[in-house]
Amino acid sequence: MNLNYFDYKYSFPLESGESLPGFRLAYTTRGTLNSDQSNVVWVCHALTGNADAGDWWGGMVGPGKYYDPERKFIICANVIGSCYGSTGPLSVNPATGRAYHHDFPMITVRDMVAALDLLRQELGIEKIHACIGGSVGGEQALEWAILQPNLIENLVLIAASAIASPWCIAFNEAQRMAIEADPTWAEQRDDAGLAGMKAARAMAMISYRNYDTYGFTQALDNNEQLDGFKAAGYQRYQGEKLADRFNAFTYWVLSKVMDSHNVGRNRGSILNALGQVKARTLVVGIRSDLLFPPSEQQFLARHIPNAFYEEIDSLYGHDGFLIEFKPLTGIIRKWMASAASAAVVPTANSLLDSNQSVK
Ligand SMILES: CC(=O)SCCNC(=O)CCNC(=O)[C@H](O)C(C)(C)COP(=O)(O)OP(=O)(O)OC[C@H]1O[C@@H](n2cnc3c(N)ncnc32)[C@H](O)[C@@H]1OP(=O)(O)O
Ligand SMILES: N[C@@H](CCO)C(=O)O
Repeated sequence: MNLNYFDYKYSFPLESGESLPGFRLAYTTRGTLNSDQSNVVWVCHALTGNADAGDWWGGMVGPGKYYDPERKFIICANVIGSCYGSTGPLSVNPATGRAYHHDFPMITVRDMVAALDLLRQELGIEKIHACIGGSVGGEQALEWAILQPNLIENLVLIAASAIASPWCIAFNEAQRMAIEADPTWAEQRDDAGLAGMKAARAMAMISYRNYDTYGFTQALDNNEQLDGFKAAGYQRYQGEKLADRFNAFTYWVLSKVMDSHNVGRNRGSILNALGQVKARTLVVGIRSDLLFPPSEQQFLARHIPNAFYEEIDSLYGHDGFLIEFKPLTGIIRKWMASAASAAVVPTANSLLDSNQSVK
């Protein structure tokens, strides 16, 4: 695996109307690029992921895995706004000589993709054989396929959506309220709001998992227990675990990225935007996903022109995309092996279909 940095040294306009005075992207590559560039796999990471797909997606990327560097040239970049080597709120703002902290501008999935595309151009890559992502990673892959319809040949969207649901935004706002409630949040230091972020992550875990996940993994120790429940310890542990590798500013900015996701923005409608995708598309839903429920992926599959829909079971809900390597590999392998077959999409209508306000 090679870890590299791409420095873009020009003003980078953002959807919000603000701009960044340039940016850095940390990215990794695995394998060797073919002479005809036919083996490019671009992996887009989710909320708290990093550029090393072989680390956080080890069951999908690596020697002997479906995305094997022996055959594929696999790229993954840490998105702008994050904290794993790319420009984000803890980076130094050249205008002040201090970290951006609260002043980091609002960014969107489209901004992330615009930055990824500048990296692609820098690398001289003219086509992407497969672009894949789960959750916010899937949103990036989808935006890219809309922004550049001839770039991506095969698009794999897992546990992703066309637009952030009010439910998802509500979860994120509750988490930001937890950060705001931390008295250190107003301070100009890298660890400001960290206790709030721990609480935020604990809230988020409830949306990433579900009733059964907790029931199976955090069952009571005995019938006599009054306190000290495993589920409570787990919530606290997950907050601590994230605090060891993340910060509240980045968490805040990326949760806002999730909220603003809407492929229909400035494109007339969501259906119009999805209709622009030319890539052969596989959409995968996770039956137990509470945060991005399968109805959202079914909606994508119904309205992306050449899309195929599959669903997997997982004890882990939304986080299943980070864990269920075997079914994901099986589905992707089968779909890639099939010729460009006729689109098979579910017929049931979802809330999104009937909600005219989002079309
Ligand atoms: C630099 C980096 O680390 S890059 C970041 C890598 N992560 C990403 O890219 C983001 C995506 N990854 C994730 O979100 C997660 O890692 C997932 C979803 C893949 C897996 O989640 P995990 O938290 O590892 O799994 P799970 O929910 O089973 O929790 C297991 C952990 O909780 C601990 N735990 C379980 N039950 C309890 C409990 N009752 N009380 C306290 N701790 C508990 C386990 O000991 C284990 O700890 P460990 O992670 O230190 O080994
Ligand atoms: N567990 C995932 C959830 C968001 O998809 C993450 O931390 O990135």
